[in-house]
Amino acid sequence: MSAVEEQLAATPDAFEKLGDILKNQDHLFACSGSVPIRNEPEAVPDQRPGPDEQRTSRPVTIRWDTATANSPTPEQDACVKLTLPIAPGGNGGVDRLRQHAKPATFGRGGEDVLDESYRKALKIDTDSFCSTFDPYTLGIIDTIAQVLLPSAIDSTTHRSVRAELYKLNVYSGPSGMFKSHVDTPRSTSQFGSLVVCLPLEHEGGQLKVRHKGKEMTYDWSTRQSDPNHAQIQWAAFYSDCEHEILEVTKGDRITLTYNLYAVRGAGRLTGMSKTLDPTHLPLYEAVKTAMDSPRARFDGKGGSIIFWCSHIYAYNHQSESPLPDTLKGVDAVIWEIFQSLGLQPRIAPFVSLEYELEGLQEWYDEKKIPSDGGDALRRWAAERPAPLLEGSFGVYKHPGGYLDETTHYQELYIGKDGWGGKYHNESQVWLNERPSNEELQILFTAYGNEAEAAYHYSHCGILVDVPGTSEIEAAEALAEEVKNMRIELQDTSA
Ligand SMILES: O=C(O)CCC(=O)C(=O)O
Ligand SMILES: [Fe+2]
Repeated sequence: MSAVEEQLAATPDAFEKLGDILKNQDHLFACSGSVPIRNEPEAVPDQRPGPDEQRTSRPVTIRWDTATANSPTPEQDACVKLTLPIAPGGNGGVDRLRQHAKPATFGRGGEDVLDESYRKALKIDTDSFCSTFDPYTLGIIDTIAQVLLPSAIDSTTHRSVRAELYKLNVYSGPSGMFKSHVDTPRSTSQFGSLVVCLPLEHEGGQLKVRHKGKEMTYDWSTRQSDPNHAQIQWAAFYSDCEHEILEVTKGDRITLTYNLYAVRGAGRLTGMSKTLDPTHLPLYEAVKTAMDSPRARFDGKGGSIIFWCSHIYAYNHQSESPLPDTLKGVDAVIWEIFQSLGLQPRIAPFVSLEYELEGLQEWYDEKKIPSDGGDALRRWAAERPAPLLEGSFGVYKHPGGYLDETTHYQELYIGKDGWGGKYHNESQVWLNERPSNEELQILFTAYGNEAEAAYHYSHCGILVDVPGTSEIEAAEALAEEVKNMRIELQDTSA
């Protein structure tokens, strides 16, 4: 058989094997990459940068504390630094780093143990060192999020990666190593680990990562003579992967390790951000002033305040995560401010019945039924309130069957077997114009001369209820009653 024939004969098997791997999804457990070191400032790209432009890194400087509790060193020596790659001729910094690092322990049976036959390495904790290396600015964290996150935890909400620096490790020749182990997860949102190997000459020390019978080997050994020696290399893998570091036979292998957490990220933080202070948003004062005495707007009768969302959301899409998490721009700002003012905003789709009401009114007029007579629907149509129906997200499809004109509204829109909406025919203040963008909301069969598919569209709005004076008085009376009950209970228990 010729080489080509041999290859062709092997192809069906290779495809089958690939098919199996894809079917079992057991290939997705690790990813890796490298970042070259540059000494000059990065050139400004003349084109617009792509989402993940090729990045290079400045040499990495590590600074660490040398003072210990027992022997405080003189102040001028309290902190030492080492820059990698090492400039030609200088390597004293690595010796000093080793002197100040401590033997690395590992978890066994719920305890931290020191056992050099299992792990021979040195480490520095994060409270004693810092470095100029940042996996975020180099695009490493975004890459990990793109490749490893989709299978992790709740991928509808936890779409970002937070990398928390864990240790600096030094594995030195001739026998530094770490036998096969699985990292201890620090919380339920931890989904993996990131190992970053800094540019320093060494031999051996391959990282092997295993998952369901598959194995990847990351060989980051470098020699000063290698053209690629000056690069940062990294690998990330899922928490359930077993991994080990083979013996470093020569030189020092210095790594930074990170714990990787799946977290809510950009675009999914509305109402959730712990760092945003809504009271310092530029819109805050204006909203607060407007909301200070909204009851006056409704003559004490109560009503609602609606802000129409100004961005387009796929709010009725089945697999999208629900609003308000994904509100953005001014919509997010309004939501945050309403919340911080204690106004308990809601977000919902609103169907407008203006058109139906008009038709209904004409129909009654034709039949010469006076506006204060007839059925409830007639009176409602005649009053022409702001006819908005508030419902819940998700396209509602009426199962079919005859809907006559007069029961139509109750059954289809507010009936419990219908969309389950709620009328908003009390007073309303709209904070902005209703936008033109709409989403399909209700599908039903309308009967005119013949049956036809009919539908209603909706607009998405943020709503705040303003209770009427009587409701407030009732609520206050109830609160008073509850308070008295408590006092009585205390009295009887005393
Ligand atoms: O430094 C490394 O290459 C990884 C070390 C490791 O596996 C660990 O710290 O758990
Ligand atoms: Fe590990």
